[in-house]
Amino acid sequence: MKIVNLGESNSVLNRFVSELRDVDIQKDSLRFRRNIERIGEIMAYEISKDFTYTRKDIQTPLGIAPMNTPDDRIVISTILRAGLPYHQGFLSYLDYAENAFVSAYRKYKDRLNFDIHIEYIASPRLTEKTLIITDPMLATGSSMELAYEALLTKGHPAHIHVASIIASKQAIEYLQRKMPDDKTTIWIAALDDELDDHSYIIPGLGDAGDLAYGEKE
Ligand SMILES: O=P(O)(O)OC[C@H]1O[C@H](OP(=O)(O)OP(=O)(O)O)[C@H](O)[C@@H]1O
Ligand SMILES: O=c1cc[nH]c(=O)[nH]1
Ligand SMILES: [Mg+2]
Repeated sequence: MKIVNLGESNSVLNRFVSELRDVDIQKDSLRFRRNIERIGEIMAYEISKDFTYTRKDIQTPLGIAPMNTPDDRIVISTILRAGLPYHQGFLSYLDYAENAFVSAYRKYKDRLNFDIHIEYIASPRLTEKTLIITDPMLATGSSMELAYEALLTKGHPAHIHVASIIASKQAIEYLQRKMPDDKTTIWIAALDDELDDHSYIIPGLGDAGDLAYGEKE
């Protein structure tokens, strides 16, 4: 399974991730959402380099321009809520893609233990398509695993790109065991060492859904 950490090379991407993490800057929820969206745009561009391209002759007003353009039938999917601005960033660049949405939330049994509940899925047929599953945070990796399983009820994609922003080492190891090795690529912008008792990423950024859209009851 290919794992790509785009944060390993210096680019403006790392400034956007730093702003997401910064305890003062992240209080500006408009900027927080826009930074997630901007990272989605950058990541869509990077992932697009892996698509299949063929040459097409494009008619301009003055002649024919040979252009390599992608042929993949792409479905961008996201996991509610924190995935919403990320999804929008991907869709800005991959505007011809189809779209899928899955809900996942942690239902706590007590202070430390929780199950993840999937209650909603809206997706086109996925068979033989290129599926991009977007979610800014991979903490335990369970939301991603369960969202992927739910999406499989809509058909088996030809290739899966898991696109996240901050992942824990534990989540990457977990998904390497749970996702199909020969057709999954995981893209991240930062890799953090550990989780706390509540399965939050340390240092991470806190609760991405709450920072983007406000606290839940
Ligand atoms: O890898 P995991 O341990 O499953 O955690 C990661 C999940 O947590 C966040 O969503 P959350 O459940 O907080 O929902 P929200 O976006 O509605 O806040 C995040 O967007 C992921 O979906
Ligand atoms: O660190 C974490 C873990 C789960 N969800 C988040 O938003 N952040
Ligand atoms: Mg949350």
